[in-house]
Amino acid sequence: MLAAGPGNVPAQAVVLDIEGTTGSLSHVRDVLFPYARERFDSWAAAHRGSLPWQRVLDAVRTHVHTDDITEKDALALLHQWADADAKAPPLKTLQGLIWAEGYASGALHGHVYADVPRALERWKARGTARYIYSSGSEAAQRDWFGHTAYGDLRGLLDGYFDLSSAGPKKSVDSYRAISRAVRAPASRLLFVSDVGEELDAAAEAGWQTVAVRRPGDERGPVAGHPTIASLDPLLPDDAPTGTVSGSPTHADKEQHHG
Ligand SMILES: CSCCC(=O)C(=O)COP(=O)(O)O
Ligand SMILES: [Mg+2]
Repeated sequence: MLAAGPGNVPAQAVVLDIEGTTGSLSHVRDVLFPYARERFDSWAAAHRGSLPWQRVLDAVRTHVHTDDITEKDALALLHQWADADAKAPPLKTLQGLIWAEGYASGALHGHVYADVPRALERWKARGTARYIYSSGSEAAQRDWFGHTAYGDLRGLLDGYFDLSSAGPKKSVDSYRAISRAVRAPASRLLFVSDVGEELDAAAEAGWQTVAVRRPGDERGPVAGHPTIASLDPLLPDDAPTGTVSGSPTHADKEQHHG
């Protein structure tokens, strides 16, 4: 069972955040975000007239509730949202498209902590379903887990939720939507995240919650939720800890980044 859930109710499914939870906060903020932002203009120029760029433009217009937006305006908005770390779906779509090229060229990898593959493997072996819920687009999530130092981890995951499929992460309704989508009662779902407001929303929806503070993450404690520094305390009772699945190549040196 998952040992750290409130009341130790066995969870039917675990839903994991990415940034600050399964992967390093600094890798997302200092590597991934700048990689995309530096390429917004050149990517848009190279893909002008393409379907993916048209989809980004349509998403910007929908997001700001007006069709009266030029491509230049749209790019300016995307830059503003990136500067503010706004969890805006059009920004997340564009970032995902740019990152995809970085993963394909080998310039990027998805950072996951060593405890993540072993937890996913254990949960899978014990029949606990495993999902990701991140503000990053579903495509970006797949690319992240498909290109880790532990190999392609997508086979260990049952599904992905993002802002488009579930809604904003601080909204109670988003957790209700995920509960319906995975066909599990809220009380049998465990959400693991580094952001208190996300955990509060999940708890209000009736979920079990666990907060994460990775070593080196200097943000204060998350009030109101049991807090762990790795996923190991959530492993089933019979799971040995200390074994690493696969051989890390370049990610472990970043393991202690916040
Ligand atoms: C590879 S997903 C990139 C994460 C991201 O874009 C983001 O905004 C972080 O959101 P999270 O919900 O994972 O904390
Ligand atoms: Mg996070």
